[in-house]
Amino acid sequence: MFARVLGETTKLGNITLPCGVQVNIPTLFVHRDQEIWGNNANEFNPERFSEGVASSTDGKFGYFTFGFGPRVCIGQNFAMLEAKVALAMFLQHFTFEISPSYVHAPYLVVTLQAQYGAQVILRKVA
Ligand code: HEM
Repeated sequence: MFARVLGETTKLGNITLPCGVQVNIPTLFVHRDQEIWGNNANEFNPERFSEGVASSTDGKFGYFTFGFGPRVCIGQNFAMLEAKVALAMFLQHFTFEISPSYVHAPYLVVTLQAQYGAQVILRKVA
């Protein structure tokens, strides 16, 4: 959820919002919006990004995990690089599969989390 306080009276679609109003942008809902992502918006489907974000949203603006505009995350490139290096190192040494005990129960506490944890079975690559 992003929060912004309007510095001036602002027109948002058909609505005119006065200066000083706080606008909250619910990332979770935008990232699950079927008008942007299609009927399978709620499915975990990393393949949707295989041709880049723009083609998965039909060019609509609907993906901002690191924010956007002048206050976009300054650690974005670092975080992406770090995640890729960590994942590559991990996959060099382990295979993994989701445990049968895993219960899919995402819930939101600042970030989206697995309510009962994400149990994974690791196997060392020989
Ligand atoms: C997966 C990792 C990360 C995610 C998802 C993330 C997400 C975000 C988001 C959404 C914002 C914008 C908040 C807003 O507009 O209200 C933000 C801002 C920021 N992030 Fe990150 N971030 C990540 C990693 C990092 C790292 C590694 C650093 C520093 C090394 C960092 C430093 C910052 C800073 C300083 C801001 C404030 C920028 C400003 O207000 O001008 N972030 N981040």
